[in-house]
Amino acid sequence: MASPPDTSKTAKLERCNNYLRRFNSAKIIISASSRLLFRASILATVALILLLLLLSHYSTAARSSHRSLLSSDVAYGGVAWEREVRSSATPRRPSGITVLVTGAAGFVGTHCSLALKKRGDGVVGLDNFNPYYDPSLKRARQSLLSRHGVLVVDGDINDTPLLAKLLDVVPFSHVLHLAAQAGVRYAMRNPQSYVASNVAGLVALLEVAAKHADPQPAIVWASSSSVYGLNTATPFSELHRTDRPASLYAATKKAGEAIAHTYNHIYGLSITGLRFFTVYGPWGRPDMAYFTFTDLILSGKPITLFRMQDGTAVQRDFTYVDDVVKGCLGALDTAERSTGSGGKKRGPAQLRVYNLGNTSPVPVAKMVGILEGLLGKKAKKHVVRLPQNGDVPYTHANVSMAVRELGYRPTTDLATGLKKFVRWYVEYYDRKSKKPPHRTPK
Ligand SMILES: O=C(O)[C@H]1O[C@H](OP(=O)(O)OP(=O)(O)OC[C@H]2O[C@@H](n3ccc(=O)[nH]c3=O)[C@H](O)[C@@H]2O)[C@H](O)[C@@H](O)[C@@H]1O
Repeated sequence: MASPPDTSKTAKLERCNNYLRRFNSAKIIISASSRLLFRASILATVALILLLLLLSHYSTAARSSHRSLLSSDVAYGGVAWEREVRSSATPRRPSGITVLVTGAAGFVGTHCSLALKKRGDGVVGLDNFNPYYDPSLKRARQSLLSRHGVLVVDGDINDTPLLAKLLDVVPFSHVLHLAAQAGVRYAMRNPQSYVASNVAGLVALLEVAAKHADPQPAIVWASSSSVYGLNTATPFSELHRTDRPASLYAATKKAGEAIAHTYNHIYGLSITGLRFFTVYGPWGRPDMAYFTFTDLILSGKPITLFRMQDGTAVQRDFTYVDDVVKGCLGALDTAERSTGSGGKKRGPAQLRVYNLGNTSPVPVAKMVGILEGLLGKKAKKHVVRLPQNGDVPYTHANVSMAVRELGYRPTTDLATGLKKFVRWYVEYYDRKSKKPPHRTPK
């Protein structure tokens, strides 16, 4: 019988081959996974480098955009500068107040600064002269104020060292805070500018006022009728809800009112918010409809008139600037002192909010009719449906609270106010031989 074949060697060989195969396939897996690992780590490193580059780019951009908002490049300080600031801030009547007016080269800021100075109060202005609309108009307002002894410092409300310096040099009794990014529809094009001025800027100011200033000044600041948003109860009362803003602009003003509450609650700052209703008049804002329409009518160009979908007219409670100024001064005069110092509240402080409107809404088309009469020229009207741009169809102020508590009493109807505006417009642009202002903000 043949002996069975000796398979022990073959078996060993096979075991060895199997082992080698497993070893090789493991090696393949290992080398494949290490290649993968290697590639992944390269990718991760590249991603990290890109991320770092991106972050550094953004932080540089953020720093430079922040810098561009600030006035750090503008020189301030020094004996001569402080003397100028003190002189502008010195009241000329015995019981005069000393007011820091932010946004002093703005429309309402100029009128308020002049009115305060004329009655003998001390006023120092602050303005960043940003290019939202023609800065040469702001410079012209600054010159006007300068002729009346009001210094307007070039600077931004986000520049806290500058704010602190101003409050060190002068123990302001009041701050009239009017610096803001205004305009309802522009908020869709440049939302960040609203956050920078109306939220960050307000916080910067309140921080310095609450923690640095001694004594803490009383704050009066500009909110807006736009906070009523989608509210349908009319006329708009301070007791109505304001939690449905229709534009980012309105939302930042509403945020401002909430922020004011916080600083009043924590630090004892006396704060009064004023809800302005479509303020117009001489030295006005070229981005507003009455101003733009005047410009377009005179140059024979068409104006766009918004109408509601159902054909009803869009209406505004147009309020003449002199009436609003009286409301602002009334708010300053009735403002109680802040109670805190050095960031510590010493007791409850005043917190108020008032409507400053005219109480008689006018259809925008009627406003155009008045302008046509005053300019002696017909408008080329392009009527379109009110776009979804943050506009509200109607505003109407109930001012009974301001009447009662501030002595506010609007007396100027739209025809009278527009007449004064047109007189100023014609004289200003004729005298300066200037081109009419740009039609839309940059
Ligand atoms: O009351 C307020 O709180 C606000 O008033 C104005 O906002 P607005 O009432 O929209 O003023 P304009 O931009 O002058 O518009 C006036 C009216 O004209 C209408 N309009 C505007 C522009 C246009 O091309 N066509 C047009 O029909 C608007 O819909 C609005 O009803 C100011 O621009 C805001 O800064 C301010 O806060």
